[in-house]
Amino acid sequence: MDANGSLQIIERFYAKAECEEIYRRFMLDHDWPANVYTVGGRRFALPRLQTWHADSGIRYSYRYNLLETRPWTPLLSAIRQRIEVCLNVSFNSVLANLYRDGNDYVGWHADDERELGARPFIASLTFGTTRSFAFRHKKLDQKGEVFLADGALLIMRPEFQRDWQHSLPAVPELGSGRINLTFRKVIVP
Ligand SMILES: O=C(O)CCC(=O)C(=O)O
Ligand SMILES: [Fe+2]
Repeated sequence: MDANGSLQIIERFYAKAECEEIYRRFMLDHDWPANVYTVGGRRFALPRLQTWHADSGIRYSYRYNLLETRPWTPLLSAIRQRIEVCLNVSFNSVLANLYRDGNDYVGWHADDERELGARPFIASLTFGTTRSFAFRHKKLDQKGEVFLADGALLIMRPEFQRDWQHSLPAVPELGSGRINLTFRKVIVP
């Protein structure tokens, strides 16, 4: 438990051999798009590769609607089901991130968009290289970090998005990749 109990890690939610196979499938079969986007006529490069998958009918203006909504792949569906059964929750969408090496990162943010409702519960699964997941309080002078290893499931309770921001800092000397899946529930209006 960390961040006042709003974060919890289940290490080895997937065993090592499964992690290797899943990572391999994401690298071979997953259709990762280029990381260059045009917003309002200006081009910019996202410091990671991303895809967004959701049940039909689910719309989400993820940070200014960068991403097209894709259907669930068989692999993503199977992973979703395993997490749902284990945690007794339901998700209708997932954001998949590929950090190609230590130069890829995600900056400070909270996943507190309106579409996630007042109490967003997010489950975040890591495959590949261990990276530091940093968090800082929105108002108080408090910060911390946890290390997310291959197969670890990070549970972010609603209070975490309300009170804290998080980031995945760059580690320039790191040559290996990491995949992260954040399962979410978009509220249908
Ligand atoms: O890669 C991670 O562990 C965090 C990703 C994240 O914060 C996000 O996609 O919103
Ligand atoms: Fe996030």
